[in-house]
Amino acid sequence: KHRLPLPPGPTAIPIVGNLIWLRQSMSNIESILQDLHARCGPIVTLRLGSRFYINISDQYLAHSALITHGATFAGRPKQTAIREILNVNYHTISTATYGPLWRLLRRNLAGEVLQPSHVKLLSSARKWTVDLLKEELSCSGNSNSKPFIESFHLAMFSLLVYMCFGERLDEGYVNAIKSAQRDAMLYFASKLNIFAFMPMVTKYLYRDRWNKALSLRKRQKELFMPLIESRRVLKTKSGEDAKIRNADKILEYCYVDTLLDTRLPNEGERLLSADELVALCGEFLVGGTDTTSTALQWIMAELVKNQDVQSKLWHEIQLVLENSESGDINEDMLENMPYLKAVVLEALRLHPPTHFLLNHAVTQECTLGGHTIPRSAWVNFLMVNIGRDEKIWKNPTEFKPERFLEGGEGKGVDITGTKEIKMMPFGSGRRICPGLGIAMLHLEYIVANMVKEFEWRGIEGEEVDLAEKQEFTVVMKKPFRAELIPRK
Ligand code: HEM
Repeated sequence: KHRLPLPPGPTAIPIVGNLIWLRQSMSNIESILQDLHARCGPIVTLRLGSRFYINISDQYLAHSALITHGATFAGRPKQTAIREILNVNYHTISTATYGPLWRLLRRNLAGEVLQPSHVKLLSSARKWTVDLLKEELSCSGNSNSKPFIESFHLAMFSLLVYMCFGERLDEGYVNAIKSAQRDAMLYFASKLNIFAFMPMVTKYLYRDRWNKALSLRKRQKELFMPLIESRRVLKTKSGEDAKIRNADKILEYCYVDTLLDTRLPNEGERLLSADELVALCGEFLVGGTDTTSTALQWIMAELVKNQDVQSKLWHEIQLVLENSESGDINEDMLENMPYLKAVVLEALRLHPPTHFLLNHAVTQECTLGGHTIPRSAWVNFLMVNIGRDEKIWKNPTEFKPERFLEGGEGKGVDITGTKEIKMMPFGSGRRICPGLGIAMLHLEYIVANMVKEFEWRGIEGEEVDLAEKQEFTVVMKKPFRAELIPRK
């Protein structure tokens, strides 16, 4: 019995209704929710068995939930299928319950490898990535080449693998990790929903799916463990042997090093298990690769479609290059490039790489917008609607970076949403993406270099089609093609 009503939603059809819902793919779920929001308003409820799933699509309700009642909405649902397949009992940042373990793991990522002074140490790795990308695009940047998203994805993967395992791997190994990781994530995201409902029964009915998920997981482990072990060995070496770390392909410090040092105070100071190390590395790679390469795809597609925007950006690049002795764009120059920042923000507003946040769970019953949110309800946010809301943004479907400059409605926007939520491609509040800073750096640095190196022109008679497709992120349904003309 609840004091206030639950948010509105369709009547649940017991069992059958739930199964129909759980069998849906993410793209279907988005269109079902868009339809429900249009009919029922900015907060809606769906019932999955005894569980409530609440979805929010409005800036004020999102702010109230994620900031005002931040601690209550900072939980994560217990997804038993994922726990069993990963065998890590929610010991990753994105799945951990809101509490000491989550704080420890998150602080380890944000306060170590993503901490600004450590990020600076990796500038040579980013330069190497941009050089790789330039080379790849110089060879294949014409109309017959493979889609750009693949080049962006490989570049981001190479960089994140380097930051994670501290080793510059050859393309074959990176590709093997990339496909193991993507296959697993796509499969987990689309096929495991069903096990949220009566797991003992569905595990039996859908045992092929279960076994496939386990084998994908095994493949990841086989690829990651040798890299983790070689880092463990390297850590034990000292003196002369340690010089090996300075060799061209080995970083002195990487994410795995910090994980190998992590002890769990509430579990007898034990070290992380092999499964936990693999899951945390997987989370790091997934968090930083698909999201960033998808954002790059949308940014470059909009620059091809909007040649006037690309010309203004090129003009800004030329201005900063006037003071550059090397003729290269380095990371310090990004601070003096407001138009570049506006281009990146505008793309994240209009095309956030994910349309939802990760599922949240409330830690206790509470009220929101005149409704009861029951304890343990799953809550998510259709945040793409906020970035495209015409009450916040003028002509929201237009790609107009100027809105983030002086006089524009987005000038000084707080992308963390702490003061006010006008867009939240990285989420907001306690669970906000810890990679926000490095993701913005990667996007600005790569876009500036790509436009400095090439003029990106549309292909005669071929429109850049902005239709969307849900994969692990929301990518272009028809990957864009362009003609790349070297600037020199
Ligand atoms: C353009 C790039 C990126 C975008 C758009 C993005 C977006 C997001 C979003 C929407 C969330 C969910 C927030 C929530 O549930 O409230 C998230 C969480 C997360 N992201 Fe990112 N992300 C990006 C890059 C990165 C990078 C580079 C890393 C790490 C190297 C990373 C690591 C994580 C982690 C660990 C979480 C879970 C946080 C938690 O549960 O406390 N992300 N990200």
